[in-house]
Amino acid sequence: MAAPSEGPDPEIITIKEGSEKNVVYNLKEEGEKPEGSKMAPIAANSIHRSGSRPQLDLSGAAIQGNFEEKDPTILLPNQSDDISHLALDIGGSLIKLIYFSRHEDRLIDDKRKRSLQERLGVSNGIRRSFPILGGRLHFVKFETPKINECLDFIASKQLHTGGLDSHSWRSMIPANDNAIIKATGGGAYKFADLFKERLGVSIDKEDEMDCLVAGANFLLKAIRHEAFTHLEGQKEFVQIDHNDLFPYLLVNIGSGVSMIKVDGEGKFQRVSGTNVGGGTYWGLGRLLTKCQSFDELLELSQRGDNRKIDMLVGDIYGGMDYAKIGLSASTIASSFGKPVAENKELEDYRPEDISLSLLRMISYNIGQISYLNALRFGIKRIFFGGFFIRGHAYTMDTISFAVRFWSKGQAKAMFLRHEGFLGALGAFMSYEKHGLDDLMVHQLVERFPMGAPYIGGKIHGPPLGDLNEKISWMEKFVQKGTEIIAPVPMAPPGTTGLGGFEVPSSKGDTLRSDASAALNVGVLHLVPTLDVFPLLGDPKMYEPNTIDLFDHGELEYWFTVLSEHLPDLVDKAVASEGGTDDAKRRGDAFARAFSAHLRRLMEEPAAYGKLGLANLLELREECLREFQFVDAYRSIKQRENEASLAVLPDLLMELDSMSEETRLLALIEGVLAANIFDWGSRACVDLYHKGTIIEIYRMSRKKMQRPWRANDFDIFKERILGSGDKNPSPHKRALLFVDNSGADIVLGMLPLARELLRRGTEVVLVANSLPALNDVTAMELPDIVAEAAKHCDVLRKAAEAGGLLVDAMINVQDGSKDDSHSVPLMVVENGCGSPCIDLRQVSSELAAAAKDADLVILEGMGRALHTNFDAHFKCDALKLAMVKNQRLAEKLIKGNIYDCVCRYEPAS
Ligand SMILES: CC(C)(COP(=O)(O)O)[C@@H](O)C(=O)NCCC(=O)O
Ligand SMILES: [Mn+2]
Repeated sequence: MAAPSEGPDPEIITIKEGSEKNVVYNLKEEGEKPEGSKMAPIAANSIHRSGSRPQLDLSGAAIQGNFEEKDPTILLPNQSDDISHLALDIGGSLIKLIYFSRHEDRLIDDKRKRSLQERLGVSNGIRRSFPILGGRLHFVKFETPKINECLDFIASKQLHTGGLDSHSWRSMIPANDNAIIKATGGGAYKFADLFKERLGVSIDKEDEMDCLVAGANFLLKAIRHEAFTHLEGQKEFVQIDHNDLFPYLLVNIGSGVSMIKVDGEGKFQRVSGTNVGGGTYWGLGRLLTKCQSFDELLELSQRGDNRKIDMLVGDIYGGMDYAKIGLSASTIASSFGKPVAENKELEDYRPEDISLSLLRMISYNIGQISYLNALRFGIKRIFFGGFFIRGHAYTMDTISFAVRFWSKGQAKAMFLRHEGFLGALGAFMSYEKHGLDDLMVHQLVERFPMGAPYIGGKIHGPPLGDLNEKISWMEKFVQKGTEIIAPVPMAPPGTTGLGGFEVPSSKGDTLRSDASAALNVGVLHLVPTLDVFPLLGDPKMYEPNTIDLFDHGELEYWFTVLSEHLPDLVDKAVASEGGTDDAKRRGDAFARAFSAHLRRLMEEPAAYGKLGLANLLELREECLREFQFVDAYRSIKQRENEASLAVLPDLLMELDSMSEETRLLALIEGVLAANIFDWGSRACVDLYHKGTIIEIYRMSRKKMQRPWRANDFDIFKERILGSGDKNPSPHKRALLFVDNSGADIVLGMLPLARELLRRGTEVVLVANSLPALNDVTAMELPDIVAEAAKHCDVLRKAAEAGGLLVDAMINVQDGSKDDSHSVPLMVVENGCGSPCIDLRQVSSELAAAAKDADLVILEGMGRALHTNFDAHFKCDALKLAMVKNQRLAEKLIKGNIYDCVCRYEPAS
């Protein structure tokens, strides 16, 4: 294998255009390696998707020690290259650093997965546990004059030697004395010796332009909400079609400006530029205003009035428009033109006005030249990036205005959320072995951790290591608000318990890491085991969220709901961890972190990309996990499972005494009634104080008369039972997206599954991979099914056929074991840890199970209402939920709380 320092040779073609020489770089892709070559049997068909994937030499890979143990060591005897985990873009004012850390995924060898591997032909369980494939990309910024902070950061995290994961596969690889890290930007030259001296590493310099383009291509391909327009303060994310991305114009506004026509991967041409750029703004601005920093200058512009400096059309035409040629009185006729006619000195003008005038002059000029170049090459899309923009709303608006103005609305200026990291990303991708460019949009998940001080990419204080440091930082964060710049005290803080946090208010900017940055970048999780759900009608048109939180009223409402739920959630979370002091402290930190997120999003709903309710609900679960609350509702789930299993035999008997038709209706009513057990709904939790689980279930069951608000039951019934003489054939396979534990799964969904099985339909129960509220997980389901199977022969045989009861000791009560054939009952994980589901990113085992499915049943408010209410499928789909929120009931079905939805949509 090539040493990391040797990038692919650029094939340079020089073309002539006028008198100018332009260089076209055509970076050839590396030759593909033969599929599965040199692979250990254990990973043969799961890890090696294509030759340009991250390559470890896995030949001879073996689990050392006990396969069942928690963190088994994986030996890679033939792995020889070092794989660097770090790349830098060292610019004049900022250092942008990207580093990779691997997922702490465990090798979980559960019975369910093993039997699924055989049945569905997936090997998810084993695939997940391998290194490098699962990992995270972190984005961090430092100020270049404080380069020592950057070096300390790298040293403390050992990024130059491969990271600190103690149980990592890397610990098996000997440290490399000649470590090389990739870097781009002028600082890669300027600071090369410093890196060698301080860290003992050599810098492999990558061409800046190559890196910019590679970074931009990757982002536009891989991040869903990367590009956005910004007009009159309104940010709108733009969905980029990967097949229709090229050509585009990339305008990089650094000190100077480069305009690059990008025609494909590694295919680009610098077509123009201008020397009037970010350096001009900062340099001139500094001389004229005496500002001490770029950000200060930008800040000033926000309070400026450029009419005091600029000569406007109205100034020339006595306050009138020059209508004949379409110029309004407020159009700038001449930037900085006003002093020409005024007998004033520099001191007579306000620095704020000067800064704004300068900003407009430069932004308009760049916007205009960019548009003219786009016109020259017939390009419709222009993406702007570079340090000049920095997510600064006014700058983006000004550039957008110019592009719109000059193109008469024909061209659109677009901006990139990760604009500051294009170069660093490109440098990172130039490590041949990372193969990032091979990842698809559905395999990347962006998360916004809070217990770390580098939200938005900017470091405040030292890097945080363990959980204790995260908590300390959260404690300090709330005390000091925006002022977090000092090192974090590592001594145990004074506050413990639940008392300290406040319900967040809608004002404040405590999460603003960068005074001028309106956008945050999260940590990018690379999860190659995720797939698009194959039964989605049109994945390109699919939008999981039903409620768009860009509507401020909606955002405010859900913000309040989630804030009010917080104290109760913290109570449950702390209790689930034994109520220890440590748990209390973590609970407190979790509440602070989540509240801070909510505040940030209230202030800037687009800060983390396009925001829907599902994202907020997922953020809450992520935040809990970040503070190591593994399963806050564990004991509640157990208690409710037991209570429900105790009444299951009676329910099954009752159902079996009914006619087919009555039974089907009773089953659907049962699912809807049992969906009331939802610990995420305020109204439902209040109900639980009024009776036992079974009492509430019965009450809910009694009220469950039709008509429901959305009621397609009759069409569904016809499809299942037929009408007249018609006897429809059963569905081949049904995917049941199950929701809550307890009555919901035991008395609602399992009896429905049993009915389908009895009719000859294979059933796949699709459950969460990770806990979320009281939702049942795929890990918990086999035991629940085993318990239920004790009371039901149909479930027992199907579970055995589905490999769920392989080793279970079943004591069958309603019949002796016989050998008659049964369709299987299976369990798959959905790949999520949230009450909602985004079907663009599901587990590969679910995607495999979906291949033969012709019926999808989505259950619950999260999966069928908040998300997927409007989703269309290639197969028949049934959406069942009780609406446990008054506002949602009004909005979605013009009904009331506790109304039910039974939506049936035959295959489209
Ligand atoms: C979190 C939930 C989506 C879970 O509902 P489920 O999917 O379990 O039916 C739901 O409880 C919810 O939207 N709760 C917040 C609204 C409220 O408390 O009224
Ligand atoms: Mn739920």
